[in-house]
Amino acid sequence: MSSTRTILLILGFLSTLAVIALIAVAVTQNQPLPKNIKYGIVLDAGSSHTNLYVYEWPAEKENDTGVVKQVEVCKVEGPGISGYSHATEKAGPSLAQCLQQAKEVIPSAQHKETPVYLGATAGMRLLRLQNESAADKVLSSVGNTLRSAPFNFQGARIITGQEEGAYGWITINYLLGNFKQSGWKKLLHSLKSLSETSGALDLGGASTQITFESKDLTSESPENQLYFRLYGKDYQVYTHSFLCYGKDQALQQKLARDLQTVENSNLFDPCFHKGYERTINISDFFKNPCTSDKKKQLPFSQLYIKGEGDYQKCRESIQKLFNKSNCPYSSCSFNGIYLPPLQGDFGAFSAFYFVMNFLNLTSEPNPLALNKVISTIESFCARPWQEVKTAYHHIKEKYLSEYCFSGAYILSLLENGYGFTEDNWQMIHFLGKIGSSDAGWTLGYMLNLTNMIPAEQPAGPPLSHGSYVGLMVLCSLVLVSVLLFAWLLFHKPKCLQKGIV
Ligand SMILES: O=c1[nH]cnc2c1ncn2[C@@H]1O[C@H](COP(=O)(O)OP(=O)(O)O)[C@@H](O)[C@H]1O
Ligand SMILES: [Ca+2]
Repeated sequence: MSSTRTILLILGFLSTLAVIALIAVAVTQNQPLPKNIKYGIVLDAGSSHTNLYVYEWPAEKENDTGVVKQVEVCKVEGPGISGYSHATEKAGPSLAQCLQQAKEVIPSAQHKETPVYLGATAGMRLLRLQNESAADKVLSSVGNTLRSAPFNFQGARIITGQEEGAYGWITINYLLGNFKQSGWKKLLHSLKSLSETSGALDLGGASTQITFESKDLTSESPENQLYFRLYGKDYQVYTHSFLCYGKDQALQQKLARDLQTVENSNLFDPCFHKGYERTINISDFFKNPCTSDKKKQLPFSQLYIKGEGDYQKCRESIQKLFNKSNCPYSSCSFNGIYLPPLQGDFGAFSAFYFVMNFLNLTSEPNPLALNKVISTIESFCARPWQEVKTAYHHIKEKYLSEYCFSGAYILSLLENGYGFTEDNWQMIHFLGKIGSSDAGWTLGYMLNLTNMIPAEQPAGPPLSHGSYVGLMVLCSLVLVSVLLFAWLLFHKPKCLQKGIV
């Protein structure tokens, strides 16, 4: 009897030891290898300025969704590259300081293999329309600078409005994790026939983009249609980019209209604060492709703008920028451009976020009601300029003076332009960053050009490292408990014998 007990005791001890060894092996064997990090650089050459982004990701996981993250952003000093049309050779050198910063962030052993891309947006689209050879020279100047950096130069080009919309949509859905939804979330979405993805609203200085998954997208307007197959799923996406409808060019358009009826060189503008004054040079004003169709001979060369601070009047004058009179499709946004019914949530970023964030109107997770948003902008516009300037002395005057106009323009674009209402307003989420990465088109552009988003779901282990180790531990514990229980049951140690009949 006692010898069987000793044998069982030894067996129990050995199996416990085996289980411990098993766990130890599982933990150490499956420890991820030391991280092998890769890097990528994208320059967003916008109409108002250029930003350089550095991204990083673990090399062995590059096809997984959600692993790429932004580790650095550098704001290039001075204007956007389209602002160098009169000194094209200076466009490239303007990027030097940010390239230096990228060199410091990325380990030097990896410089040579790090791809660098430059994408220019609406500012350069406009310059190309106005002066193609200047646009070419600017691109070749920035190309030369990037080529002489120690990185792997992959091109400097003007991206299309369609690409800008598409890559913005890919960026935010990649960062929000919408391409790898769990089974139950997918089921819930399909039961409610909701979009699994979020739409993207991007407001720049010279253009604005709207992009969203549209299940009932008809083939009425093929140029607004995109098809993607990402991680094994098909997506049908609507996109449009409105050139001249970024907030800076929208203001130029509004002024061009105001100039049609002005009687002298003084213009009273309801979109600027009372007490604010600005002088505009007329000579260059109509050279811009966004205003050239309103060209008019005027008896003065300078225009003096004087603010009135009247939100309602401002909205009325902005509204005229959206021509809703003819629509050759089943439904339109404005200017005869097709727009299918709005669907799902929207992430609104870049200037949508900068402006709404300044006005404290981005409150998440509970978006504000539209009437609260309107009343906030209305009272901000009504504040005299001196008071605004004192209250926000740390903010650049160029931005500060235009938040009233920009707020009114954003509401007009969303309500009058796209047809958002009080009911679906709360589907719009104003976001600057998702995790550590800025919302914008650059990440999506790099993911696409480095083929980091596979069309099919990559075959990988069915369990993640954590779940695998967890499962091993759980099974081992169950095994130990069963053995212990069996031993107790068959050998009834003296201390327990009384209780068992
Ligand atoms: O802090 C800010 N406050 C307000 N507006 C900002 C701020 N930072 C950037 N912006 C604005 O955001 C817009 C960015 O547009 P961008 O330069 O990307 O042009 P694009 O996308 O049309 O080519 C510009 O109108 C710029 O003035
Ligand atoms: Ca932009």
